[in-house]
Amino acid sequence: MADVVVVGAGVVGLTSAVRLAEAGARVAVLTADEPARTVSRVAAAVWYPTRTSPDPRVLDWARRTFDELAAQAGNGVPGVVMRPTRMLLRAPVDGAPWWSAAVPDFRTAEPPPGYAGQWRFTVPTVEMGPYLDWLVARLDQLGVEVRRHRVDTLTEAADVAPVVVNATGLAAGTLADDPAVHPVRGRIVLVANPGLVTSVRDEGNPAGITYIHPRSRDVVLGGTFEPGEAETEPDEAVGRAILARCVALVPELAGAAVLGQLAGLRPARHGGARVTVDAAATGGGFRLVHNYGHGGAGVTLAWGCADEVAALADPAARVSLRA
Ligand SMILES: Cc1cc2nc3c(=O)[nH]c(=O)nc-3n(C[C@H](O)[C@H](O)[C@H](O)COP(=O)(O)OP(=O)(O)OC[C@H]3O[C@@H](n4cnc5c(N)ncnc54)[C@H](O)[C@@H]3O)c2cc1C
Repeated sequence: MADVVVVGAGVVGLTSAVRLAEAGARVAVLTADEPARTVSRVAAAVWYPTRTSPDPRVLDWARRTFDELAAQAGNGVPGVVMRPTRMLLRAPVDGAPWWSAAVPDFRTAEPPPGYAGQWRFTVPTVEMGPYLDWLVARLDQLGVEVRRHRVDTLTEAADVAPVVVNATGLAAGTLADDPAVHPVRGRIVLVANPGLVTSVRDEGNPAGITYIHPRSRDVVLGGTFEPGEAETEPDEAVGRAILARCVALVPELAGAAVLGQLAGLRPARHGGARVTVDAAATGGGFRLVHNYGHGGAGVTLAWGCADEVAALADPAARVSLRA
């Protein structure tokens, strides 16, 4: 018998399991899909709190995750680097954004022609293939097995342990009966890296959200942000449009070999991520801790949410129960 069972092995479930095991709990992880086949695997995985609210809790999660990933980059954890970023603004913005409190070198800069402003900062960027493998290996070191098993209900998971952590992403809409959960499709194009080292973002491009995130061998070109869309087959026309926007922004990308197109469904939630004890479920004889609904910021918030889950999962911890 384990102390805690984590349902879900995307970045949110795996980081929660690591923190719980580090705190001394006997942890089991159940997942319907291999980590390599989750939404987390598709993420551009740049630290940036996309479309989250300036809630102090969100800032705390983001800050903790920034610090953890920055430390991991320094320690040579596979796939994690610190990446300089240029963020181009289409309209003037007064002051620094709320999330800059988590970013030590945030500064404003002269915008290039055609833009109203520019922010420059350095943030962690993660290649999710090697990073998910590293998280699974870290769990193995801690004696935690990641087991393939799809649960039909969260109550079923309580057969494995008296504390259940629900980290099922989009599936939480059904499993936790939460109508606020909805997909936001994201499409990206991967090209060979012609030698870029700086991320560039033009989120306000009227032709579509535009970003360029170099990795060790390839570059992630984005993208789309499409609430309610759930089809993930490649779309050649959308891919060509993404490529054209990115080449217009960073001409060095012209002629880079196209390696493929990916699509994923961000597990979004009206009202933001749900990280809480489910008081309604405690009557069922087990403690249910939710950790889902991170939308386009699951990598950005993962370690901070995992810290909170580790506290909430412990019934002895002096935390208030938030519904
Ligand atoms: C194109 C794109 C770009 C992105 N870029 C970024 C970025 O730059 N920065 C950032 O922070 N975020 C980014 N994201 C968002 C990020 O990918 C998500 O927020 C994050 O992956 C959510 O992680 P998760 O673990 O909650 O969900 P998932 O990765 O979807 O994992 C859910 C897990 O639950 C399991 N599960 C589901 N149902 C069951 C069941 N019934 N029984 C057992 N297991 C079950 C699944 O098998 C899986 O293991 C991006 C997303 C996309 C699509």
